[in-house]
Amino acid sequence: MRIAILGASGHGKVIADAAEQLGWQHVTFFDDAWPDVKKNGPWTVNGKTEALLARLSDFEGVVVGIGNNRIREEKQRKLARAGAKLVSIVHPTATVSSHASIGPGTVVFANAVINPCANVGGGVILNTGAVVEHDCVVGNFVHISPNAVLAGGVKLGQQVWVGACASIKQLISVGEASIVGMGAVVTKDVESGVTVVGNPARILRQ
Ligand SMILES: CC(=O)SCCNC(=O)CCNC(=O)[C@H](O)C(C)(C)COP(=O)(O)OP(=O)(O)OC[C@H]1O[C@@H](n2cnc3c(N)ncnc32)[C@H](O)[C@@H]1OP(=O)(O)O
Repeated sequence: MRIAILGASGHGKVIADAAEQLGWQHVTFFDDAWPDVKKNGPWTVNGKTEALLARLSDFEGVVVGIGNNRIREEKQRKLARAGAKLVSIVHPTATVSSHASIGPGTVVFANAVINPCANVGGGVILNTGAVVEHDCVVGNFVHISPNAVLAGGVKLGQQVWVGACASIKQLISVGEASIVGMGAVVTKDVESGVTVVGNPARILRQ
């Protein structure tokens, strides 16, 4: 089983490591910085996006390993249009309820939890130890950073970035492309396109 990861980043390394633990035998990276970047840790980088597009039939699985939500969406949509077999990667120590759903291209790292009736979109990063409680709705191309917690019924619009160790109170909504800073405690709804930080979370910038 061969998997291609687009994005020779630190984030890509964590996807590669999880993929190997799941039994993917051959991990190949692609990155637009090739040929300047030819290695990503122990893995080889074989070309740019266009090289991957030309070789899609070589891979039983493809994932975008780019942390930036907007660029990850752009690349995943391009690959999907070209017929890539987008897969999700769920680390063996993560817990995903059989009553939850996750979309294509989503990655769920070690010790993360997705509880029942949560609906997680495609191209999402659920980073190490993050918790998505029951009945949450997580939009496409969101990044939930390590150890962040969404309490029950939280709704995140697409491309939201939740920083490490942030907590969001139950039933709160965070609008599209907003950023919740690391360590923030979100107690009220957050509109789209803003950055909030602190405890309780306040707007840092529009
Ligand atoms: C595996 C991984 O690594 S996954 C990645 C995990 N990374 C994260 O979770 C990081 C999330 N990012 C953050 O929290 C960032 O600090 C952001 C996005 C909130 C703000 O970043 P920037 O826009 O670059 O803000 P900047 O660093 O210029 O700080 C502006 C002010 O806000 C303060 N500030 C920044 N972040 C925070 C925060 N999380 N909580 C409280 N205050 C903060 C700064 O101290 C600074 O205050 P000052 O003006 O009084 O000096």
